[in-house]
Amino acid sequence: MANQYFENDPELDHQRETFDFTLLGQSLQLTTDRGVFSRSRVDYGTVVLLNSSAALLAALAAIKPDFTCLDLGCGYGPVGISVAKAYPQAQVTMVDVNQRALDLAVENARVNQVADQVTILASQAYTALTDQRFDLILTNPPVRAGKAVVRDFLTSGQQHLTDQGQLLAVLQKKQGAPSALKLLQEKYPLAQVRQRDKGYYILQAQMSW
Ligand SMILES: C[S@@+](CC[C@H](N)C(=O)[O-])C[C@H]1O[C@@H](n2cnc3c(N)ncnc32)[C@H](O)[C@@H]1O
Repeated sequence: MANQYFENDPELDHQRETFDFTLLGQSLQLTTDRGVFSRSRVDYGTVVLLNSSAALLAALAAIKPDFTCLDLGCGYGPVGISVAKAYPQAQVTMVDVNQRALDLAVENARVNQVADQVTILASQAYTALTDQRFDLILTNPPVRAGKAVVRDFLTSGQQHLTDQGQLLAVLQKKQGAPSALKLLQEKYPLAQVRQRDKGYYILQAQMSW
């Protein structure tokens, strides 16, 4: 069976590609490889997630320039690196289970000159983050890793948000966005669909206003 993008396989051949992509108004140079998610271009869901987060990020930076952001399941880094580049005072943590993706994220952070602003860690969902809390958690969750992993990504955010922190997740309708919304509504006092775009839902959850 073909390797999944969330599996570690150091034996997998390399096929590196480098492309330019603009996210959050920042022109980025991104290198990808075989064995990582969406290696030919930045995933459309990721683009929708970042576009939908733009106003929230700007509002957050206006009141707290040194806000903290978690890129959960960072892959080669388009989310965390664009947030760090757009907001030079923000502190961004990026986690993933795929070591090849993490290595690319380190390289991409360096090439895009945000290495000092980002912390990149191997972590199964939130496990390496113990008691850390974030003003914003952004995630394009690994649907192919199964419902239990997606559920953990969405629900365990509760323990990792600051008082007014928010979690934003992108999911397609056909990948269970409506049931993910119900789950968020059970677990968080506030949860809603922030945006819909071509079958992609941006789900937003927070513990308090
Ligand atoms: C849909 S991809 C998104 C990647 C990247 N954020 C992007 O937008 O291109 C989901 C990522 O979650 C990672 N992942 C899978 N299971 C995980 C887990 N249990 N904990 C942390 N990351 C995981 C995968 O390796 C993959 O990089």
